[in-house]
Amino acid sequence: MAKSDEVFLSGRGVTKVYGFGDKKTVAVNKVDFDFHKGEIISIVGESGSGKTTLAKMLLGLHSVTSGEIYYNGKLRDIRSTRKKRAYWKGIQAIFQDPFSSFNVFNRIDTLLLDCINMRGQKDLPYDKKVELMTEACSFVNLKFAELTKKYPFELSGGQMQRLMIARIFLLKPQILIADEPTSMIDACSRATILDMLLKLREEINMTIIFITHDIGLAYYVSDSVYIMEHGVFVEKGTADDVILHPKADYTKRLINDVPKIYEEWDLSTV
Ligand SMILES: Nc1ncnc2c1ncn2[C@@H]1O[C@H](COP(=O)(O)OP(=O)(O)OP(=O)(O)O)[C@@H](O)[C@H]1O
Repeated sequence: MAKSDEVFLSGRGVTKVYGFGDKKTVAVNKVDFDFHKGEIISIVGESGSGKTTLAKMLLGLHSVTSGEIYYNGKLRDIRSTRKKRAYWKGIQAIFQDPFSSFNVFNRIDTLLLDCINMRGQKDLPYDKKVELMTEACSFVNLKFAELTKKYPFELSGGQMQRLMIARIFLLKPQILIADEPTSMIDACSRATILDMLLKLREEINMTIIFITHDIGLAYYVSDSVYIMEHGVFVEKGTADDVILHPKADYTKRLINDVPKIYEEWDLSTV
């Protein structure tokens, strides 16, 4: 399965302003986007360009100052807690630091059981729940039986991020926002995590929105790329168009800043 023509999440004039007067920051400035079902989109930009702010608005964790977000063909409405909960059944996230997203005093099995309950399967017999948790863990090459009584702090960063993917496997959201999910782990675990996310997209035809400063990574994983600078999209298109034939100066600079292994590095300018 892959990208379809069906637009699943879109935005028109989406803007976020923090603060007032002298302290005002326009973090995201009138952006338009169309994300399709099953598509992998990367939002690429340097630190402070507004990527995380946009991700938080998409997740409904930050309010939108102006503009509209459409979900599944309708204007998104998350004004009540009930509506917000229903929205979160369809959209989930994994973040840079997997340890920051969870109560570290909850055991691993509690963390996974919560996902089964959120899926509306609270009344399943416990052995059936164990079967589901075991399947989710083996999807990410973890052994549920060895993890079940452990706490998050007893896991490595890479294992914890894999567990986050097991969570997504259980929740089966239609959209996943992955905000720099591999930036805190080593290169080898990074490739494994990326491949698991790609496998998950195949499995459940999920839309994945990747937030990253790494344009090389964006090229590796994405169907579409949106380049963000100072809160606006300076360029967007297919990964091939944007990265092989960049038009905006900012995109060209991001590409040129990627160190090439066969070139001598000029450290005098660093
Ligand atoms: N809660 C906040 N209150 C005020 N300003 C904020 C807040 N969060 C972000 N900003 C500002 O909004 C701008 C965009 O920040 P944002 O975190 O969205 O960028 P980013 O591209 O995700 O950066 P990074 O890659 O470093 O996470 C920055 O100028 C930042 O200082």
